[in-house]
Amino acid sequence: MRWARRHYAVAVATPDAHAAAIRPLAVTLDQSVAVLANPSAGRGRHAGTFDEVLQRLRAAGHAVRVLDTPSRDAALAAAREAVHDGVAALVAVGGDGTMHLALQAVAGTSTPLGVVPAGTGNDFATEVGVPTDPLAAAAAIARGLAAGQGRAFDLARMTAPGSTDPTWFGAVLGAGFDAVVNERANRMRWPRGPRRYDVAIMAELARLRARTYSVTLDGVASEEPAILVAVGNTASYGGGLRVCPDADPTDGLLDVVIGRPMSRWTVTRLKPRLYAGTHVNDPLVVQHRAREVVLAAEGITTYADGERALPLPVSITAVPGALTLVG
Ligand SMILES: Nc1ncnc2c1ncn2[C@@H]1O[C@H](COP(=O)(O)OP(=O)(O)OP(=O)(O)O)[C@@H](O)[C@H]1O
Repeated sequence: MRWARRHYAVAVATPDAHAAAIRPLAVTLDQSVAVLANPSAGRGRHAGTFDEVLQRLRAAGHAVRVLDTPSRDAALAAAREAVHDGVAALVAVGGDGTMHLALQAVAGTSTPLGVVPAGTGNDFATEVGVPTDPLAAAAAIARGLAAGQGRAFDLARMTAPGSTDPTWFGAVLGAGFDAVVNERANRMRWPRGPRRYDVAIMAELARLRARTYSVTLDGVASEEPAILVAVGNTASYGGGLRVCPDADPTDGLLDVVIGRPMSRWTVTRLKPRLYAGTHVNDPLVVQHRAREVVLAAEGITTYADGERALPLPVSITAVPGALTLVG
């Protein structure tokens, strides 16, 4: 997902390494490692190294099984089945969307997730300190499995009212202008590629309007007129936009960043500052932190980890240590 292109390449803050707790892995060599791969992630630019990724993963001595994933639904079903079968780890090879799929299978289980960043954005991988090079990431997963050591991270668990069926996310939930842009871009047939997001941004900027959100933070409700509402377990989305710059996936809390009603000109002025996360210093941007966040507004479909998710209203809870990451 992209709601901004990267032509605003300003000095980018590198995330501080979050102090994740070490979690021992109960894996044995008779368990295989399941690989969930999205060959089209990153516009296929890492497809040529896939065999080498598998080779690096095998270094821990486990059999490596590539899941049959002809479609997104098939990928999710295969990942869930692999976790149910008791694999040593589920390894997601792709971008944030593939990682998001894998999270639905491993969240809240003892099965560790390995992330091999091969997408265009890889925001979650970056935030949890996974090596940016796919081969280095695969080697780190093998080392983690051999050492029997993972790292514990929080995840966000989102539900619709009256439902117990969770959607998990690891990075950021967009529920404002960003989500509206994604909806428009997804409806468009032309242009293709990142240009689609530029056109969608321009179209949505032209009709920019604040909505009234009902925001309930740990039981305390308020009405918030806003153009941007983002809920972060980690800081960034969209390929380095640090929308929730202080979010820490090890603090058991979610960061909520709200952009007050502002002009098109102010949005345009603030957008490049998202790369360094300094937009939160503007008086029109406020930050909160909470364990549970309930959001409601008319006409918004949320995007979680860049993927189309639930329509508002939703309830989101930080679940400490819901993810064991290996590598
Ligand atoms: N096996 C699969 N078959 C079909 N679609 C898949 C499969 N695996 C993942 N996807 C979907 O493909 C889309 C793009 O994947 P992904 O996000 O991993 O790559 P990307 O867009 O290049 O990376 P990023 O999101 O980091 O920019 C996502 O919506 C994801 O759910």
